[in-house]
Amino acid sequence: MDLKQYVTTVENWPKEGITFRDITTIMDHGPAYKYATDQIVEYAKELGAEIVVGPEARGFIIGCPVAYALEIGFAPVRKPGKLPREVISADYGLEYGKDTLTMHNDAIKPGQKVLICDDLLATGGTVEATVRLVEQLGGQVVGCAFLIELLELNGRDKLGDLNIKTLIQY
Ligand SMILES: O=P(O)(O)OC[C@H]1O[C@H](OP(=O)(O)OP(=O)(O)O)[C@H](O)[C@@H]1O
Ligand SMILES: Nc1ncnc2[nH]cnc12
Repeated sequence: MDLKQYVTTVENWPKEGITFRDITTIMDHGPAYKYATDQIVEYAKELGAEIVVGPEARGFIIGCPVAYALEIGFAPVRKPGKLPREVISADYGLEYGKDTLTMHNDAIKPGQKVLICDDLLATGGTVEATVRLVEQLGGQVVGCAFLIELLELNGRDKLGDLNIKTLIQY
């Protein structure tokens, strides 16, 4: 399936100069959403992932169906003030701003094999902060899966030799 045809491009959103790649038109098309999920499920199986981690909000949309299909858990990474128990935090920068991510401090077991899922790899700031959170808890990031990669932002450069899979490139 040519997934790219289901991505909608929105110019100058959320700020002037940003070309926004909207995945909601993958999600609202059942076969496209299933196809994208199935690709990541196969990748997760090859890596032996034991838990999926996804940053809010779009990482939930990609990661939760993968975890469900594999019958493994999903651990959310959220913006500050959203998780009810004790958290660890990581600061990061992104294409159009700066923020902090948090995770419950017992979300990952030491040595657990983690697959990180998100909709899009841009500068890599979000996933790099997510990797730091997982590793601080003793997890082993076995792979990172995204629907979309924005090649000109060189997000992979922030991720060293981590295993990365992207389904669509711009
Ligand atoms: O590779 P990066 O430069 O870090 O950019 C990618 C991140 O940016 C977007 O999320 P955003 O921070 O806009 O949050 P949202 O999903 O809650 O809107 C996107 O869903 C990724 O998580
Ligand atoms: N250009 C972009 N389109 C969609 N989501 C993004 N997150 C960061 N940059 C983005």
